[in-house]
Amino acid sequence: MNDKIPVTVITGYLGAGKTTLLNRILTEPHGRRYAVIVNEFGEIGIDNDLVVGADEEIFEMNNGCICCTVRGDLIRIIEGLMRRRGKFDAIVVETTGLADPAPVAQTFFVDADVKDAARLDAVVTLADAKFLLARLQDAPEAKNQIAFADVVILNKTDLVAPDELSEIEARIRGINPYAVIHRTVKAAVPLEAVLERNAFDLSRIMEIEPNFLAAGDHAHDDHHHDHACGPDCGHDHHDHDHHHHSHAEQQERPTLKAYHDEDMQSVSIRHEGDVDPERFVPWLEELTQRDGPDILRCKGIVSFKNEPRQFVFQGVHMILDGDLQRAWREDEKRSTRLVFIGRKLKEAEIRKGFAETVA
Ligand SMILES: Nc1nc2c(ncn2[C@@H]2O[C@H](COP(=O)(O)OP(=O)(O)OP(=O)(O)O)[C@@H](O)[C@H]2O)c(=O)[nH]1
Repeated sequence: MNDKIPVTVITGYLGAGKTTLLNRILTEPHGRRYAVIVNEFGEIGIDNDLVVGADEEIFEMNNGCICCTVRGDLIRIIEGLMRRRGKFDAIVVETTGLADPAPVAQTFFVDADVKDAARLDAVVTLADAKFLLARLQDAPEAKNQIAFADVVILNKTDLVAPDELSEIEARIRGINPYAVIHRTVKAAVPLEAVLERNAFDLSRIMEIEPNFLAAGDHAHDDHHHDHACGPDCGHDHHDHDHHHHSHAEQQERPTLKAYHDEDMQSVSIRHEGDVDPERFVPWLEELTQRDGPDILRCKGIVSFKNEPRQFVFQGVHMILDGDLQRAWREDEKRSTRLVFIGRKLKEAEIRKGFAETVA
């Protein structure tokens, strides 16, 4: 698994700052070599001229945002890159601002050759602090991009007032309680916050449980609906300054409400204990087959009965990918955590279905 090339997908609505972030990646000294794939919307590759860094390889897909076409191109491009393995350490894909991130993400699960060679490391979504709220109203792509994110870069914070920022963050949380949010000007984030995040690494998947730090250690099954999650939930727990800062902010504005997004929901399940793989896997497969069109993303870490290793999965719509990874450590509590993000999620049904897989 670890010899697979990590792929970072950068997404975000038009003008949010994707190219600005990409240029940082290409110019800051990090000792890593990135192959960059730019998915340009439109006929002429304007972005290509803006991207600096002569040593990097830039490919463009000029056929816009039609899902399957993009995916085919992406597969061919990645396969082409794999023939030059050894020349780069990681891949960054910048999608068009109008793209649905699903087909791009799906590429890393669907195509056998791509899957063998590369792994989706994280989806990083740039959000324009000034225009995000308006785009969430009128552009479904913008909402999907937020829902898909492992990391949200809330950029252009210089253009809005601080209390407005808290509201925007709360709106992002209403759509996706799990993403790590960074506030930036000119996409200035430490690059380790976006690159090689290993968003599905087991030590990091704790981040997908938004109330983990807030609520302390749960002694029993914890069923909460994440709309209840406040704007301070699920902040980057690795980034302590930011976290504390946000808490301070929260205290100053105790009336700030969490947003309930009418259109997008999330369901998270935590179970302290094992599940039965013979029941769990068919349940998950059936659920994603049946409700896949509404499930944008799911991920989880699962404790299988009598299995020393952790089962880790992630999925995009109907496509699922999971395997047994490292062994549970002796000092670590075996627990199962699942997250589903999507539209029209049947929460009660999901919880009931899961409960039936408990060993
Ligand atoms: N005020 C302000 N402007 C910014 C910031 N970050 C980027 N910009 C500017 O916003 C514009 C768009 O930034 P890009 O990085 O090109 O955005 P993009 O997401 O790649 O845009 P598309 O390729 O059109 O989707 C540029 O003129 C940037 O210089 C910021 O934090 N504050």
